[in-house]
Amino acid sequence: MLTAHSDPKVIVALDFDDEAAANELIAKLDPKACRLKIGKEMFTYYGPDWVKKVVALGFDVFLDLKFHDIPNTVAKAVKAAASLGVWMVNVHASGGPEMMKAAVKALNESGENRPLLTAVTVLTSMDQSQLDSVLGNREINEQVKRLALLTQECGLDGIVCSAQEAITLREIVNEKFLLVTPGIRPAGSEKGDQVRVATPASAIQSGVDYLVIGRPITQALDPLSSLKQINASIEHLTKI
Ligand SMILES: O=C(O)c1cc(=O)[nH]c(=O)n1[C@@H]1O[C@H](COP(=O)(O)O)[C@@H](O)[C@H]1O
Repeated sequence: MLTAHSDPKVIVALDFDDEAAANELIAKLDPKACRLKIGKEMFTYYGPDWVKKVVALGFDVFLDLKFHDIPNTVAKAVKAAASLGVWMVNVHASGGPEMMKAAVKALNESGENRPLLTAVTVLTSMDQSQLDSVLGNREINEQVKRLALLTQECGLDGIVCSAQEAITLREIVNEKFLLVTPGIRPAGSEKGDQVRVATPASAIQSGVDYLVIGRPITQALDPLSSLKQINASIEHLTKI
């Protein structure tokens, strides 16, 4: 039996180039045990109709297209995303306050089943030297804090950040402001291109709301068992 409760913390990142492989995994999963994330790769291959099919199976779907464009374009894009019935959509916080406010306004006008809106702060694949090459001398924690506060001021529901920043962020954002963290690696698993990583348990202990986990589950020999182990490792730490 899967560890299952009404507010699953794990969001499984479906990063596949093959619809059949993704569907095979989804068929093994239970909406009570995990949420699902559909990102740029699968959306580009399989499109909105496939997203709607996954939503129709009863899963909360995070449509991770990380919009980053002028306010008018992003407002229309999040409205389009909301029409698919997804649970969460995201933008890049570095698109700025006008872009984020336009996205919030568009979603507020999109009706009752408004998806949650989060903003990516600093990608979990970036280390200090990569950030320096983009922004010059700005410390990662400072940049994440700055974008977190900006995102909150603009009225979004939360941010995407690394769990390594969560303790500091929890001290400065509202209690209900969501912290969604990719870069989650159970002990012993490959980091791949992720740099700012944390284990599922340490992320939850740091005050994270949702864990985005792709390869440690999708590339495991037994994905279901991997998800089960992760859920078991955090079950005692979460409010059910
Ligand atoms: O917005 C995201 O979901 C995201 C933001 C970020 O900073 N880092 C990050 O890895 N992601 C996504 O989270 C997933 C992580 O996958 P794994 O590294 O395989 O666990 C990928 O689908 C990324 O696109």
